[in-house]
Amino acid sequence: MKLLRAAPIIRFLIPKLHQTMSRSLSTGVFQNSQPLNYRAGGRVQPVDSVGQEQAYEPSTGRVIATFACSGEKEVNEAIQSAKTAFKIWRQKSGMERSRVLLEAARIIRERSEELATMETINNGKSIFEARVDIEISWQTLEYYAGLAGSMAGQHVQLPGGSFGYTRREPLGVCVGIGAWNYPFQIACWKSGPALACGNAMVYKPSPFTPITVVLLAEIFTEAGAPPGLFNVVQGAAATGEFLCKHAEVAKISFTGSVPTGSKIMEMASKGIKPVTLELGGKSPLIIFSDSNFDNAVNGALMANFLTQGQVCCNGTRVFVQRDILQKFTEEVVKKVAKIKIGDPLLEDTRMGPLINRPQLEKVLAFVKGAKEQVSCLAVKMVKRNQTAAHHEVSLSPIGECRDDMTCVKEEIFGPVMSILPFDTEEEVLERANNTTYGLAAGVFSRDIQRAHRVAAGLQAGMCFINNYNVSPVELPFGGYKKSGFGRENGQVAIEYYSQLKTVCVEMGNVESVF
Ligand SMILES: NC(=O)C1=CN([C@@H]2O[C@H](COP(=O)(O)OP(=O)(O)OC[C@H]3O[C@@H](n4cnc5c(N)ncnc54)[C@H](O)[C@@H]3O)[C@@H](O)[C@H]2O)C=CC1
Ligand SMILES: C[N+](C)(C)CCCC(=O)O
Repeated sequence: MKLLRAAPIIRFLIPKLHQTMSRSLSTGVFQNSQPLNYRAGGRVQPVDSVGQEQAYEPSTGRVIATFACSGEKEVNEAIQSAKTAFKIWRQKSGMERSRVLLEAARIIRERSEELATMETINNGKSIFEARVDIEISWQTLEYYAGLAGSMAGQHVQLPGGSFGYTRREPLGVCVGIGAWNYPFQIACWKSGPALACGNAMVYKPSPFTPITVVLLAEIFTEAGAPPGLFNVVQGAAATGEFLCKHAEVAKISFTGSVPTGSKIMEMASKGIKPVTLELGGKSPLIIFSDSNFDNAVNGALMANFLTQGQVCCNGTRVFVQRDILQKFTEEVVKKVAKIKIGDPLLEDTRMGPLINRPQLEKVLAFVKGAKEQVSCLAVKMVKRNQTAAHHEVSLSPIGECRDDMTCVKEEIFGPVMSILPFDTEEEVLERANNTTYGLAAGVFSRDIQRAHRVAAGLQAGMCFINNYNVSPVELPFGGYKKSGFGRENGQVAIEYYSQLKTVCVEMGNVESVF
């Protein structure tokens, strides 16, 4: 009786607790004290390890978590845990799975401030952006909850009353390996369709951002997922390789760099496992002089400076038609100078620090190289917190680049925009496609025929017309060429997390040819 009375009070208190917690967290305070592995419905310490990693708060350079990298035994434990849950989950109807995903989406929405705060602390992106990421995350779970109930096969009539039908079945234990730039969102982009299709998942986040994915695991459990449905192992390349080589893994979905993607494909090929690869890019953004000028400038900023420029689909090669080049560059420079850089947890900050010192050094080396090759406009160099020296960010639109420059050819993964003049549509299309990547592309023009013609000619999986870097979950996302294959988001993602079984039914007698 007492318990029954207490229940509603506890439910009322939990969201309040989350709110208080998120408000009390400011930069320089959070310290992780809990295990970061998750299996069989709870946080656990790994049973073995291959070394140790530390995760930082980029804006202070403080270590916020020290954790063991999961070894082969722990990876196997997580996979066995997923297998146990898979046996239960695969039997559920689409509507039953849908309810769990909807409840998880509701909890994320309810705890969004706490989740966004943690994402900002561990990744360095502004709280403003982290809130958007969390919104996209729960929308992803809602979207796949909506599709779960209508996954169905076909019924086909055959001669003599016989017939066949197809069943869309889950694959089994799927592995997700994520990058550090969108830790929570990437985990939802992978787990949403995977779980909706009836699979279980073992997820490994980047060792730079181990924190929020475990909160997602707890949320799935709270939402009613069977223990083991979504597991987390922590670590770097060695842990990732144990996952990719495990015989009982049915599929690998990866987000990260091209060299690692290539290794993952190689490992998967040994076990004939399907892979989804969401890799890097050097995407073109083409701005014709007839475009709405303000929209084009804003589009170029959206294409380059979200998450401090650490975004795979960024439009970093900005081709501008020559007659508006000067005006465009001046306006970009003016707007960039106004971007508020600072403590990412402050409300008005729009850019925080880069993920870590090596990333910063890599970006600065590109900028230095570019300066040697061209007279460029390094607009804003900000040094914050000199002691930690971890989190300096430099914003550098580089004016009048050439296609053969290193900063124009290679993925920088930082806040660096290269501006390239062009004259004709034919010329710019050829130059835009002259890259081994093909993740995204954009075109700004008021001429609708030209905009669609150019979009059709661009060799990229995701093309934007008169906008850039919006990511509605309803639209498929993924690359051409070395940017990978397979698609995340949209209805089509279902095909990458399920397999088709054909059942052929005989209604007559067997006519043997023997
Ligand atoms: N396209 C994108 O979305 C991303 C691109 N990058 C680019 O890659 C560069 C390096 O960043 P990293 O985080 O080191 O990227 P990465 O591609 O090496 O790592 C991505 C994920 O793969 C895991 N991993 C690494 N080696 C593995 C292996 N052999 N087997 C299985 N899993 C493995 C990592 O632990 C991480 O979880 C960045 O500077 C950036 O230029 C980084 C992150 C995301
Ligand atoms: C959300 N969006 C479109 C800005 C980026 C997502 C892709 C990625 O970098 O992982």
